[in-house]
Amino acid sequence: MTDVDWTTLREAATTAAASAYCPYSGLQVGVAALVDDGRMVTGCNVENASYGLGLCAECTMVGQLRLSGGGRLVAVACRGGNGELLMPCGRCRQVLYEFGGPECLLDTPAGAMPMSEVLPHAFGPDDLP
Ligand SMILES: O=c1ccn([C@H]2C[C@H](O)[C@@H](CO)O2)c(=O)[nH]1
Repeated sequence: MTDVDWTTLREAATTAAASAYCPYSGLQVGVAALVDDGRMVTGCNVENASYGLGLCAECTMVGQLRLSGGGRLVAVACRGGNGELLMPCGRCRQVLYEFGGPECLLDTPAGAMPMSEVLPHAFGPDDLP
């Protein structure tokens, strides 16, 4: 596994945010992740007139992860349309945990943090029978 190129991930997240469909909130969100095979996947938020059906950027990103070959998330950066750092919402932390596990790194205001710290004592696949 290569080192994480955070600059590239952050720029890709900001670029992805430009594709957001967010006429209701006005908040463009983009996310980019390094996959364990070295490729990068991205996502953006896609809202809906039925507000509760809106998709977060992290959700469309994991769709791309699966569609482009699967694998595990190694490092994730989330950015707004102006390049500002955004933290994933609680639901999306769970979504990231599913595909990256406790060791996946997230870009936070305090630097790169593992999901085990961003979502402590998480419920996960190992809790199922
Ligand atoms: O982790 C998050 C949090 C929010 N949003 C989106 C959902 C909605 O479109 C907009 C405002 O909440 O931001 C994301 O994409 N990811």
